[in-house]
Amino acid sequence: MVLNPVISKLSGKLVVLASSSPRRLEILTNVGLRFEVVPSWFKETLNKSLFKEPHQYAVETARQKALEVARRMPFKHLKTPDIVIGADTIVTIDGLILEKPRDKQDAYRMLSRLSGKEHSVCTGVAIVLCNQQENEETEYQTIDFYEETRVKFADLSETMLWDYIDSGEPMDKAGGYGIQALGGMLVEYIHGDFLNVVGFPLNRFCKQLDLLFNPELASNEVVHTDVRCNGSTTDHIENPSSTSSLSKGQENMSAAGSAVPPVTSRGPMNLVIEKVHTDDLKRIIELMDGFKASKALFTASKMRVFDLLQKRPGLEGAEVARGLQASLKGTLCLLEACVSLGLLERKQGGVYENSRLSQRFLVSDSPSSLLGYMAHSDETVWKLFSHLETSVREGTNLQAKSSTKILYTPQTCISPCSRKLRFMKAMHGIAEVAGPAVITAFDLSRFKTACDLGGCTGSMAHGLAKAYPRMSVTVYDLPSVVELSGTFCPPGLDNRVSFVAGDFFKDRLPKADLYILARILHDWTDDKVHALLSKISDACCGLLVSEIFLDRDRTGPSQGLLQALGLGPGKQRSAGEYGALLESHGFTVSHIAHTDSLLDALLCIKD
Ligand SMILES: C[S@@+](CC[C@H](N)C(=O)[O-])C[C@H]1O[C@@H](n2cnc3c(N)ncnc32)[C@H](O)[C@@H]1O
Repeated sequence: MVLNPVISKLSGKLVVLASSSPRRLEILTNVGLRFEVVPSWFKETLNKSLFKEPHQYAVETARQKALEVARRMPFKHLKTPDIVIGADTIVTIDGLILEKPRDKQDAYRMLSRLSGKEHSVCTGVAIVLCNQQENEETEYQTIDFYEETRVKFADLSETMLWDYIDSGEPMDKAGGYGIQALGGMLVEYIHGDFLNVVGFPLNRFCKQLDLLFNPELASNEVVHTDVRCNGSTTDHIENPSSTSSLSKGQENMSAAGSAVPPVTSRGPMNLVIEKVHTDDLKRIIELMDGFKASKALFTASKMRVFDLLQKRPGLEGAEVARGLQASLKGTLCLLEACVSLGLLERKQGGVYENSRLSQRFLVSDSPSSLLGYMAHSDETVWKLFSHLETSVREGTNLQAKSSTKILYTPQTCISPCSRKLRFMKAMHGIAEVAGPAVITAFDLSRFKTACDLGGCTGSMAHGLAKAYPRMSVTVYDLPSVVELSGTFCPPGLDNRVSFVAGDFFKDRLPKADLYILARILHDWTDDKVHALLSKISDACCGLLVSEIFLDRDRTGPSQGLLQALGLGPGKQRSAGEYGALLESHGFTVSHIAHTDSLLDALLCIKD
């Protein structure tokens, strides 16, 4: 029996599901739809940062999956489908898109991020209608939409997490869980379509088919419907942030922000080979050009392009050039590059505005400004990395031979005040952005006193004092750093935060219930870490270590492994390696949190 008359309207048509997901297959089979399954070869590698909203990414991926199958079938399967259905499900939390986990460690990171919180599950769906023209060309019309469901996870203990991961269920599922099976036990409640979380929003799909086959029902409420045709030799893929319709034979605009290179419709083999090549080629060029993108970002930040456009949004290129006192030609090139990188937007009339990204991170007075870190990366890290080959060949650390140092020690801290301040601003920027997730990763309210060792500008300490109103925090750092820390104190300074100057290897450490070591241990060898931990273990009963934790098999995250290339004598470690170091000093690891916010955290307690 078919309840929805539209499903029966599809009988006699060649309907294809461009997905190998057994869950989608089951949902559509259960409602009596007859279809063939042709899994798409489209790789899910669209650049997420190019999409303003996560659902646009899911919709574009669904569209590319369906179009790839629609174009391939006439050549590979020697038949042209009538309808191809593509879908892509993503899980988003705090603006971050989670797809299928790469491995168990990745699944762990995803699930611990979802633990105890509400997240969104969004499925983008594309229905491609293939109309064969008299001239043998096929015209493709795409109707797409998305459905969003909110899901709340229960608090998950470490044991539950690993038991679930070890069940194998998370591996082929967006967000690392399947609500229809064991994963259902992790869910406290959902708001919205359950089947959407499983992988296909059946109800919305049927409504959409209704509108398609009964156009008189269509109203203005129809979600995001656009028409794409490939009548000419190139098929246009639009800028994903735009919702405008496309016309036949429109010029390819992929360079202006499209996430996908153009696909030509020359022939079957060309099509396949070209697709594989373009994906790989794109990735390799992206990596090769990484330094150009960084340098464009550093230069625009240093020249205060984003501050100017924050104060005066909607300037033309010439006005920006005047404001920066720079050449028109150079400014225009820089502005255009920034638009292509998603740092600026070019609005109607060719005027420029900051993007969401630059408003948040690249404007001096934003609370999450990373301008200090940008200057440090440009002036210090960039220079260090020019010696990478020597360091790799000789096995010396990058900082050993260079006069440039990232690591601040009592010896290097005699450097000029301006460099010291630049370093402190860099540390401050990251601590402001990543600190809140670290501070709130665990309930620290039982600790009444804390000491942030190497606490630099006191950013983390002020965050702690704010989050835990009964806690007093001491920031301990080198005298030359403490001397300059006043510059960074927030207005209305909390008298529960105080600064102590000293050398944590040589001097006596203050007693505190909780010690914080944020971005300290990676700078030191195991010997030095042991020396420090033995002093700390006498001074506290709890210790919070915050670092980028490497995966157990050291295959990621690349942010940590790239940082390792530039380290002084220290080394990047996994949570397990930190745990072993800590346990040898009488600490027991109680919780580990992968915050996905630059820094992970580990809380351990003294036995
Ligand atoms: C990488 S920074 C981390 C800053 C801060 N914890 C954060 O996460 O933003 C290292 C800090 O340790 C401090 N430091 C290095 N050696 C030290 C020593 N021997 N005694 C006290 N502080 C030291 C540095 O001055 C610097 O502020």
